Amino acid sequence: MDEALLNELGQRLDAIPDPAGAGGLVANGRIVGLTEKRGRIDCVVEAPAEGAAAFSALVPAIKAALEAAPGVKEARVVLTAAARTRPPKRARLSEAATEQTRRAAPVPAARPEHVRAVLAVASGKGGVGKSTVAVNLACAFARLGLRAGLLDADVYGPSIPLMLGLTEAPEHRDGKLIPLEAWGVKALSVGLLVDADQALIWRGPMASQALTQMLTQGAWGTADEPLDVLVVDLPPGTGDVQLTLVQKTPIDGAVIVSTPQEAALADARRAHALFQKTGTPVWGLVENMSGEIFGRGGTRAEAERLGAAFLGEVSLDASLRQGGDSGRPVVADQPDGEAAKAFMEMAKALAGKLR
Ligand SMILES: Nc1ncnc2c1ncn2[C@@H]1O[C@H](COP(=O)(O)OP(=O)(O)OP(=O)(O)O)[C@@H](O)[C@H]1O
Repeated sequence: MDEALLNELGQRLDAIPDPAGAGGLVANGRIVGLTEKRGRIDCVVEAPAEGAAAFSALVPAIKAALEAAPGVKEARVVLTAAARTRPPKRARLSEAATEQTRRAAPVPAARPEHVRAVLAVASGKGGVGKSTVAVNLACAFARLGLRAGLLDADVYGPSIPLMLGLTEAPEHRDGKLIPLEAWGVKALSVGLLVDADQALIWRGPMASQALTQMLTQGAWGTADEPLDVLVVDLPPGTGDVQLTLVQKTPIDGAVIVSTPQEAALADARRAHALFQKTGTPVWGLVENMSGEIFGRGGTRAEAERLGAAFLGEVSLDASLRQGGDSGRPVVADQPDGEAAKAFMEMAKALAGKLR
């Protein structure tokens, strides 16, 4: 965003008194996201857990203040709730803040409304193709005739918008975020709410709040037409962020993605241990990028060792990368290919677990 506009918006926001304490919204660290695209502003406000109602009432005033700035056509204000223990203001992303959040007893998030089952896709290691698997599984569920959704919780590198070819920010209507739709799948991503460069500010304690908001405020289904399955693309890794997300999300089952190399398998074991620790059923392991370069079969053997189901393997195949980069998931775009067939088999096996 242009610096003059940023200053202008900052001043306007800071002129609004913080309902939960002395000072303005900016000075008190309540504004956690602010982006501009073609005259449209997206503003993310974080309310303390105890004072959410007062902040809710403030949303129209914040919107009006932003829309009164020169050059602004429209402003959207998204409210998120802070964790019960609020990290110190100036050290939000510090280790101290992370530690404090970790120690605070996790508050299980309410189940998302009108969603029958939540399926998390996880990986211990980054770059193993977790998002590719999440996107294609969601498309495969849709092809099976299920109402499927996809929630991109990978706050470190939200890639779902690129992989589904989505660019528009979701609309915010009647306090709900309206998921976008692509390839028969309803989708929401942190990447659609904040600019790529700014996604970094969601790290750590804030990651779980962004996820909670998309889960609970997303208009995923209706009483008449509930979503059958919501696939959640978790951030890679097995650290505090992932632990908090898993504890705070009502996950019905998890799928762990690994490549056949030992380093990735060791991380897959850690991911499995994390789910065991939180009592989350692991519905199976998936081997991605199988083939001559990385080998084949390591994940199946690991699944056997762990006593978990093995769901199938997807070969290292350029069409998957091309499909991902161009927003055309192979399951929808190249349904007769080997990779699409593998994902369809996995989705069929998983569909049996859905309530
Ligand atoms: N089987 C495959 N064959 C070829 N390329 C693949 C395959 N699976 C994934 N890729 C490509 O590898 C890259 C990483 O995949 P992806 O983003 O799905 O991984 P990730 O585990 O979600 O990564 P991150 O850790 O960044 O979240 C992408 O460019 C993707 O298109």
